[in-house]
Amino acid sequence: MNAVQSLCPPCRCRMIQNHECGHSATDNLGFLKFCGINAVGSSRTGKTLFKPIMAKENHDASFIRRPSSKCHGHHLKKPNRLTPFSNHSAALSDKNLSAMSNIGISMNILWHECPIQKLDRQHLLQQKGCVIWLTGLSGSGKSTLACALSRSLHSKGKLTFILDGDNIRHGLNRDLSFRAEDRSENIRRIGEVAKLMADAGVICITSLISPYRKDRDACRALLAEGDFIEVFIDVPLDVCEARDPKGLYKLARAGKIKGFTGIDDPYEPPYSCEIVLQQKESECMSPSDTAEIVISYLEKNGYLRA
Ligand SMILES: Nc1ncnc2c1ncn2[C@@H]1O[C@H](COP(=O)(O)OS(=O)(=O)O)[C@@H](OP(=O)(O)O)[C@H]1O
Ligand SMILES: Nc1ncnc2c1ncn2[C@@H]1O[C@H](COP(=O)(O)OP(=O)(O)O)[C@@H](O)[C@H]1O
Repeated sequence: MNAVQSLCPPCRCRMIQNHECGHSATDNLGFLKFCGINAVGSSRTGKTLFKPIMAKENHDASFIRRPSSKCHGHHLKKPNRLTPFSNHSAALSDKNLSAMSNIGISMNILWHECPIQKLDRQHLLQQKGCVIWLTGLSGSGKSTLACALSRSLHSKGKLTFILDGDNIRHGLNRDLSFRAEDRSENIRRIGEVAKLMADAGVICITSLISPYRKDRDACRALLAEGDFIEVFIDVPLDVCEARDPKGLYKLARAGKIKGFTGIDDPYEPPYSCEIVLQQKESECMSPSDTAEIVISYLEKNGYLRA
C-alpha cells in the first residue's frame, strides 16, 4: 500500500470578491464570482496565477478582500475592510481583456488555476488519471466488467470510480430520454464528468451503451492523448438478447419499448479503439479474465504508476 502524505499547503489563498457584486451564497461557499471584476490570485509560491483583468463591460474600480483568518473558503465572514485595487490597474490591458471567455451562453468567464494540479494528485495517488470507456449493447457485460475492474484495481490500491449509464440516469441525467439527441447529451455530460475525474487523478470507468461513434469521439477529444481508453465489448446481439437480464429485449421485440438499441435503434461499433473484447456464446471469457486484459493495458501504458 502506498504511503499517502498530505500535500496540503498552508493556505495563503486570497478570497476575492467584487465589491459591486455584493455578498452572496456563492461567496459563502468560496466560489469566485466574476461579474465585472478585477481579480488577483496568488499561488503558494507567491506567483501570480492569473492576471488582473477586466470584464468586457463595467470596468470601474473594484476591490480585493483581505484574506480572512479562515481561508478554506467555507466560512468567510463579511469583510471589515476593503482595499482599493488601484495598484494593479497598470496591469490591465487589452491582452488581459482577451483572457475573458464566452463559452456557450456563459459570458465573461475566466479559467481559474490552482497551484495543486493533476500531476500533484497523481503523485499522491501513485497512478495516472484516465477514462476507461466501456461501450457495447445492452446486456453485453459493461456493468459487470466495470465492477470487476474496479474491484481488482481497488485491491491493488488504485482509486477508481464508475459512471454507469443506468445510475447516472437516476440523477444528473434524469431529464434525458433515449432519443438520439438525448443520448448524445447523456454521453456529453458523462464525458465531461469523466474528464474531471481523470483530472482528479482517478481511473474513471464509464459504462454506457454510447451507441454513436461521433459522441464517443467527442469525449475522446476532451482528454489528453492516450488518456481515453475505449473498450468495445463485442457481444453479438443474439447473445445479449438471450441474456436479457432486465427483460427489455423482450419488451422491445414486442414493440412495448420503442427505439431500443440493436432492435430499432442503431449501435455503431468503433472503427478503431484501444481494446476489443470479443465474446462469443461458445467461448465467453469470464469478467475477471476480461478485467485482467484491461488492467494489463493500464500497466503496460503506465497508468498504474505516477
Ligand atoms: N431504448 C433503450 N435503448 C437502450 N437502453 C435502454 C433503452 N431504454 C432503457 N434502456 C436501459 O438504459 C440503459 C442504457 O442507458 P445508457 O445511458 O447507457 O444509454 S445511452 O448510452 O445513452 O445510449 C440500458 O442499460 P444496460 O443494459 O446496462 O446497457 C437499459 O437498461
Ligand atoms: N463475461 C460474461 N460472461 C457471461 N455472462 C456475463 C458476462 N458478463 C456479464 N454477463 C451477464 O450478462 C448480463 C448482462 O450484464 P451487464 O453487466 O448487466 O451488461 P450491460 O451493463 O452491458 O447491460 C448479466 O446477467 C451478467 O451476469
